Amino acid sequence: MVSIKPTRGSYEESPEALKDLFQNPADNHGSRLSTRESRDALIDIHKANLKLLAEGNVPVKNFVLPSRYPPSRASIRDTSVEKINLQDLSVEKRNTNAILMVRTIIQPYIYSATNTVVEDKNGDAARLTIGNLEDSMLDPLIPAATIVAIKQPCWRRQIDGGYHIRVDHPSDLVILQANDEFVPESWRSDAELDSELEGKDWKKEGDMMFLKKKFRTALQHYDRGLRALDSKSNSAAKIDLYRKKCGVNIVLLRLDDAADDLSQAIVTHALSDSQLAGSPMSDLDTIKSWLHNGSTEDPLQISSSIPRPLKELAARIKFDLGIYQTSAEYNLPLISSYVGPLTLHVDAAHYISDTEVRKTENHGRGLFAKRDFKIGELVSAEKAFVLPGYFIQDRSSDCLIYSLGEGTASPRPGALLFKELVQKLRWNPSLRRDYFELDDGGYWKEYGWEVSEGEEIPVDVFRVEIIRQRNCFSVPTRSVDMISQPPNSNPELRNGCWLHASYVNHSCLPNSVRTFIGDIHFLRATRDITAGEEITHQYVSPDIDIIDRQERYRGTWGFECDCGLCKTDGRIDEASRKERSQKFEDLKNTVMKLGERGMTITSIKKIARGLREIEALYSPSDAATDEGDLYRQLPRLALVHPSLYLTEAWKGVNNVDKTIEYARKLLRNFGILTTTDNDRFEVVSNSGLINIEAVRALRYLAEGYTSKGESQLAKDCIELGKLWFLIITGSEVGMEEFLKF
Ligand SMILES: C[S@@+](CC[C@H](N)C(=O)[O-])C[C@H]1O[C@@H](n2cnc3c(N)ncnc32)[C@H](O)[C@@H]1O
Repeated sequence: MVSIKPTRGSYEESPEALKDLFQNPADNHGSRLSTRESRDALIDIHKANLKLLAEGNVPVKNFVLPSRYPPSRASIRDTSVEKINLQDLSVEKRNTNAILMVRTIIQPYIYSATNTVVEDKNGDAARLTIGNLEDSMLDPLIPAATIVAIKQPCWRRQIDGGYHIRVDHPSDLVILQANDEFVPESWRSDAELDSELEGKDWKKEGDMMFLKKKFRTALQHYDRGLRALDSKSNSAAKIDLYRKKCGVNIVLLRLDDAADDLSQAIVTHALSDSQLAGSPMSDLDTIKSWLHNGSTEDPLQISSSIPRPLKELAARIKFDLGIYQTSAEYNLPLISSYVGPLTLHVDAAHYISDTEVRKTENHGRGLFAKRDFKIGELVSAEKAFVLPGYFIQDRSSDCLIYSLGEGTASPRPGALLFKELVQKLRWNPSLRRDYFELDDGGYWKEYGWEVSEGEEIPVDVFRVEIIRQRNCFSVPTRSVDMISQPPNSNPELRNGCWLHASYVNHSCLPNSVRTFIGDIHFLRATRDITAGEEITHQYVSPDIDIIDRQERYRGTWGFECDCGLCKTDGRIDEASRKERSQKFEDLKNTVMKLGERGMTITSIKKIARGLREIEALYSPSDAATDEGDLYRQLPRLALVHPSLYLTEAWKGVNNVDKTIEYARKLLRNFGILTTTDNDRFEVVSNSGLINIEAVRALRYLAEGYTSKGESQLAKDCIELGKLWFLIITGSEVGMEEFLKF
């Protein structure tokens, strides 16, 4: 064994350097190691790193996923698995049929990953790195003297030339109790069973740990308390311990376990009550399926037959697992007033019953309307599967997630969502199927995996991350807050996961808009939708040029859009498209230059001339098909900014007629064609591009029509503005204020 000097900070390896390491196979790939760091050296290095951590001398957290490999699906108790020791491990070659049993010999280092030093039963030592756990120094998952089994172990290289064992899939690590018969005899201990403590003492110990936020330790103590209660113990003590365990499990996002604990508490209660004993309420499976059934209905009247604390826990678990309603009624002002940067989670039910997931012709699966929806109507409402609730101003939670195999890196919103997704999926097998059904870009198929009926779906962290990248949304605390953001302020948005909404495909000409109030996702129709029609929304607003646009869709989601706008843009020859972009850029520069000097009528007219030049480029006819104006009913994206600018410029110099003309042009450039025939302001064609600028245009129009004494037209604009405001912000909150002039 060689001894190497402790490397400062070697536990926080740079992802860039790791990438090089992972991309080039080791020279000694597949071989055993003849020399390794000594036990003393490993402990010294570990202590040096613990010291750095205590001093706060560490970089931003980096969660690193190496190249893809699947989690082991073997059970450590399978007779076919081979128990191996450290001397048997190979370099970067996983023995999928092997498990390594080791014991931690020091307190862990927990930051980007959990690091510790372990020994095997021969006394050989190694560094163990475990990624993707919800671990904390306050309440570590694997304190000193924990015995763990590691599935498919191998040596991985470190940047400083050493080797460690690295676990990426949490299910490849199994924490064992010291009295488990699977544990080598020399490590076994029955300390807990010999304990003199009684149930009530363990409860007290557990309560103490809970107060110190050592939740996992609290759970262990409550468990011990339950084991210490003998059959003669009164049911109140048992119910109390199950209730406490349930509460802690909810805090730890372990909802399946929480439901099991609560079921035990309810059954114990029923069995102790002569009127309930023998009723369905004393059946564990009945209670469990009631807690998991996603409905508020309670035909067995369970809620009204149990003590209040159990009833409250039942409501909490049901909400957290998801409740479904068939009504589209939500108290939006109330929900909106409750939500804030630190209160994202709303107790509301999902409304998804009027939409369904089906196969599309060529966009994989999609979401379809099961009934007609009028413009503005709620199409679906859904609570987040996961939305991390962190305080955006608090930079101490800064972190990144790197997928080295894919070459991607995502900042804090994505990194925190990934971590919480792994935690939720790991602890709740009942929730895995719905998440892993989501689009993973064919990754699952690549390995040819199939989960047989009844088999638990493994939590593959690479798959969790691919699904996150392809399906999750960037969200503000409330969509309405975005309208008051200064331009180009670019505030940090959270990243969240909504399962049903993940089936909505993109269109640049969508028929719905998504909004958020806290952790509720609302989808509203931006035009009338008929039963059977596919629901679409915009993943991001489309770039002006089709080449940029398609590149973005391809890069992030792996598709090319074939909506009406993309098809039309695709028919324009390259030279004309380039001219359009060039003229747009020229006009932008002119606006910037003129803006610096202050706006005059002459400069406004100059910009209006530039706009007309771009307009001319938007009226090509297609000689091949003998079609007239190709963009007749389509948005003209290169004209949006110039027409918005000119609307506001004319308004700034109090030219009412021009303000009205350009506000209508702005709507037209969004693909919204309007008429004032018959003295009514009406939309005659709507491509679905409803946004805050379109509402602003309506406000300018209302103001202009009012000053011209055309009150009916003004009234029509305000009514339409109210509807569009609701669509794009999700509620009426702030509407009056926004439309006031
Ligand atoms: C959030 S998922 C939408 C549901 C997905 N179609 C499915 O089958 O699960 C995003 C993926 O859907 C596909 N997709 C979405 N919009 C599309 C479009 N306009 N054209 C083609 N594929 C699209 C892409 O594969 C994309 O990565």
